[in-house]
Amino acid sequence: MTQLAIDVRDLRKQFKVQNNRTGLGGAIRDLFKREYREVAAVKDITFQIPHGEICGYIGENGAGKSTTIKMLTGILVPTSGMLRVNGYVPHKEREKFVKEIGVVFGQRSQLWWDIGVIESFQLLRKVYRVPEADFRKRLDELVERLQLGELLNRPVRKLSLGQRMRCELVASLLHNPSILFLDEPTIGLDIIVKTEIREFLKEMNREHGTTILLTTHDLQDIEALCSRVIMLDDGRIIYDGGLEELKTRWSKGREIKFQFGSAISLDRLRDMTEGLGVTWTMDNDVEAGMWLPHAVNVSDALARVVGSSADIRDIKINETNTDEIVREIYQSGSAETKAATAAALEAPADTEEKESTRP
Ligand SMILES: Nc1ncnc2c1ncn2[C@@H]1O[C@H](COP(=O)(O)OP(=O)(O)OP(=O)(O)O)[C@@H](O)[C@H]1O
Repeated sequence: MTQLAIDVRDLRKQFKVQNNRTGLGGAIRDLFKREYREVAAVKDITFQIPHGEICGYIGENGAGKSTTIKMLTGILVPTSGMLRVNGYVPHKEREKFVKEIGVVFGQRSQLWWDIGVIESFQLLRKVYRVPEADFRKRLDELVERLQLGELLNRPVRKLSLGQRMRCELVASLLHNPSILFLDEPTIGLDIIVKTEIREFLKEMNREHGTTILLTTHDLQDIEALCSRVIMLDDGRIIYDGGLEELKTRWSKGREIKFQFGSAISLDRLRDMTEGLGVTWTMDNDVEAGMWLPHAVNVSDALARVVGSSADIRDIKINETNTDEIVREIYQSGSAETKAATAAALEAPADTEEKESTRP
């Protein structure tokens, strides 16, 4: 086994796209002389993924995620740079290479629409040249694990999306690949199927050491599965590191929501916490929010309010959530720049509570 599951250096992909001239005259001129321009979808990216890791690959629409996955799986040829997956150059050594990877594109099927699921699996067995005994053993395990028994004889077109996605996963794993590429595997699924798929992937990783590279717009997938996340923006990597580290660096604080038994004034709340460096906002005369930068200890702040004579009915602590953090990073276009200025600014970010009126 090679040292790295995925090794990418200065990888670039440019597409040649046609410039369409406007109007009828333009369309006629386009017929005779076409004009093209180059669009860079992936711009000299570098990252390495060791065996056994589950890595999230995220970015807004058009950031270049699918283009990267297509290069990593040998579907697209890179414009420049170096690329090795399990030691292979994907687009050059396709036949040997595809036996070691599994791929699921959430928006596309690798199963044949009109034939029974089991027949699709049999065809894939032949494509990957899996010995019949190995195939049977593997299939039995996967079918039992994902409870596909009664679906096997149905044509794919008659399956629900959730049922089809479970079949897609089995199809991608029949040949026992060591690396799995998943492009939006939970798109359009309900929370029950999403959870089932996440649990299954975690198990595959734990028990078989399967390396997983996953693109998704659902950050719950990342939270549930990935210790590492690579964030892409306009073809460039803007963050590569731990999910926890990303949250700590970017979450600028917490908010504590208080509900009081009787009306309380903003001035009184400010007096209670004087000198602590917290900010108060009133939602109405019995509900208030206290914003705490990271530097302020939660228990110190709570003690001030609890120790006062105020009649507290309820307390709720809100952390900045990952969706908000990631959205802010996308908007700023860089995890680095913002991280450097975040501590200095200590400006509160939105939290899970949308009704908050924090400044
Ligand atoms: N075959 C192609 N020809 C020309 N441009 C392309 C082609 N494929 C992708 N692009 C462009 O490359 C950029 C990156 O596209 P890509 O599909 O990799 O993004 P993505 O991050 O996967 O987005 P999404 O989340 O919407 O799937 C986009 O601007 C897209 O229009």
